[in-house]
Amino acid sequence: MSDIGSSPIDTEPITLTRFVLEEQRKHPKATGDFTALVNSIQTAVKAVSSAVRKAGIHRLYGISGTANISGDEVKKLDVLANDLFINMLKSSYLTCVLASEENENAIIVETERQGRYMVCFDPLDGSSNIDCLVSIGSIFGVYRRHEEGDSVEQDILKPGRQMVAAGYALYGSATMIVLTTGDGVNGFMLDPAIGEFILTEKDIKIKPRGKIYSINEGYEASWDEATKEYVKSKKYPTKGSPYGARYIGSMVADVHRTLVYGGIFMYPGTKESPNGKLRLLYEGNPMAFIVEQAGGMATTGTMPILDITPESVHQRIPVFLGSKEDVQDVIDLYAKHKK
Ligand SMILES: O=P(O)(O)OC[C@H]1O[C@](O)(COP(=O)(O)O)[C@@H](O)[C@@H]1O
Ligand SMILES: [Mg+2]
Ligand SMILES: [Mg+2]
Repeated sequence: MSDIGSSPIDTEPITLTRFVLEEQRKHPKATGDFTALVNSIQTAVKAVSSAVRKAGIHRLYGISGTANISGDEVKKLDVLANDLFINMLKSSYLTCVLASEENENAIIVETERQGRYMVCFDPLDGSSNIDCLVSIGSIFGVYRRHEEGDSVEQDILKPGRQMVAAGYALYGSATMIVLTTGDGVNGFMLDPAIGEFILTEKDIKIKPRGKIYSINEGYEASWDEATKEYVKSKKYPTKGSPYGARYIGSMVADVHRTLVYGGIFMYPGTKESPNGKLRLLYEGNPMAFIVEQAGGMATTGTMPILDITPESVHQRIPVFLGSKEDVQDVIDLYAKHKK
């Protein structure tokens, strides 16, 4: 006998747009601008997702490098993702300053298209994983421009604590947007059949302690003493069993796993690069906001990432983030080694 009609189909899926709209309606002064801004980010993510899915398939037909088989120019995926983000954000008429990993200077939106939001983004994160078909992502942090600094460009150099929203898109076995607007963290999975992001992970909370550490161990020889001691304590614990090790090399994928399974993700400073590799504005800050909102912690080892006042658009910072107790262990070791 057919079951049609009796299955518990959710006839009222909560789309990302509806979710943000309903959140915004709680604020009496909301104008609808923020909802529209999230919509333009969603569109950029959908377009990048579609390009990412095609990128692997294109290799089947020998389309690679800068020209395809017809001789047409093919944009590199990170360049394409950057163009898509810039285009969608500018044409929303809601942004005034943009900072992208791919642009040397902050981008000032033309006066006639300016709005009051500022967005920092990494259009394609984990780009070294593109060619081997491993998960990659996009990261974004949103600020509202209140006062005017010395220059519009300088206004984007705000501590992460002032962000009004942050999120990432993960192009994994499915495409998912994880978003915070400062009131918890929620995950929305893209249903390709209808082209909508649907709320699937409500109020994501990170475990207080995990069982996984994540770091590029190839650089161990140049780590500082605190990081060396921390990783050693997880591999060779004096009691209990060792932590598992996982490292994908795409920050979005490594952070997403940390959010879902718990544990710690680390990119410390090294002797050669005392501030590590990751960028404050569009990698460290948005991820720190999300992790804190999920009940975790994000530190440089000596201070919360969100409290840093940025000095430049592409500033780097050491990153330790994840389960509260795991991150606290790192902070304690930094304090011990400083003495
Ligand atoms: O290869 P490494 O040194 O471990 O670096 C990995 C890190 O570099 C990054 O790929 C940098 O991001 P981009 O791909 O946006 O440059 C992070 O996603 C990742 O955490
Ligand atoms: Mg990146
Ligand atoms: Mg990038």
